Amino acid sequence: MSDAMELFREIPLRRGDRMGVPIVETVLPNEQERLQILSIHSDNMKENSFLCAEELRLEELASRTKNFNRAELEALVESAKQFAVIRSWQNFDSIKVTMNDFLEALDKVKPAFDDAISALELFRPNGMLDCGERHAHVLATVKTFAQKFKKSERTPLLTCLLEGPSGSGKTALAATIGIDSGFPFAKIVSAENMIDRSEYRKCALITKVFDDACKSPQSVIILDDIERLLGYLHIGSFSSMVLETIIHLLQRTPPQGSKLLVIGTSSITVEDLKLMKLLNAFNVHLNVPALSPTDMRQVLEPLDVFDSADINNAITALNAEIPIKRLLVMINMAQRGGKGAHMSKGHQKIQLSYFYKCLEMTNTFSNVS
Ligand SMILES: Nc1ncnc2c1ncn2[C@@H]1O[C@H](COP(=O)(O)OP(=O)(O)OP(=O)(O)O)[C@@H](O)[C@H]1O
Repeated sequence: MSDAMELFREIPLRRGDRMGVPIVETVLPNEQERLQILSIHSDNMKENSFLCAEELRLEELASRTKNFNRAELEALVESAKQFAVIRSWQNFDSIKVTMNDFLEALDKVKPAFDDAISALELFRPNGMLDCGERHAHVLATVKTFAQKFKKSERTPLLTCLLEGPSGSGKTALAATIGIDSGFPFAKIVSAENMIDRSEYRKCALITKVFDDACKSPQSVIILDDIERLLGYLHIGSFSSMVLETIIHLLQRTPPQGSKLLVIGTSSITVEDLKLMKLLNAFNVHLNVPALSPTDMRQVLEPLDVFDSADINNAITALNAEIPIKRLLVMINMAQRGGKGAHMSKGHQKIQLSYFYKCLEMTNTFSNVS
């Protein structure tokens, strides 16, 4: 007789911690490895006569479990067993796990890695527009570092600071690098998670993220808006306890078998970052600039929100340098007003006169126009 209680053993998923992003502790197996793991489990089930062997399509399951780690594959198997038990509740003698039980389990068990990626996706809600050569250079440089770092056997820690004016797109770039890195542990440390926390508590929370990351072979941590983590108002007015903690963590070598990529973002000036000894705490720093007129064109042309005859005037009317965030806000505002109430891409264009009005209202009008 099948032991129903044995089948019903639960394997809890390791789900989110205080920072709201899940912890993933192992390297993600590839499709072949997933097939092997699932085969081992199905063999065990066959031995115990729990499996409806003819029906199970292991290759299909291996291909549909991208981003599942080993523990999550086990959780999937356990969940399929639970579905089989529930289905057979009137006759526990003949419990058989079928492909259908696995398909139901796939709806229930989700890989934590997907949650981690979704958490990063929230920081680039509009996707990534081409912001010109200088942004592309920053992205390509850090991505190359990350890929080399991933392969290197000698470097356990790489830290990179993206500095530049507020709204220039630093967090969106950092999130993109985190997503594309493919590191199974990815987490953003941001001030939003720390509102009303004491200095001591902030330090403990930040340290915990680094400690958790060290349990994974490959991790990426984004320290977002460092000035907000520090409560920075100006040089001389910030939490030195949080600063010391961050500097210490940026220099703490992860344990053997663990690799950590840290990407910081900050709008503090390079001079102040130097004075705070924060600039040198990172291995590299790159500037994420506001958009130049050439960059603005790069953004505006594909968006197709202006008549081509108006684009030059629109760019001339903008300040010589404008962060991507501000440009997007201006476009959004102008799209909602003017003669035609709402417009969608490719249909009605922004009225230049209304665009000027928006710039005036928000003090974004170029001094030279
Ligand atoms: N390449 C891009 N394509 C589309 N939208 C972008 C791009 N870069 C940034 N944005 C958007 O601009 C806004 C500001 O970006 P982000 O938060 O990354 O800037 P930031 O430099 O980190 O700002 P802050 O210094 O204020 O934290 C966000 O809404 C973001 O989605």
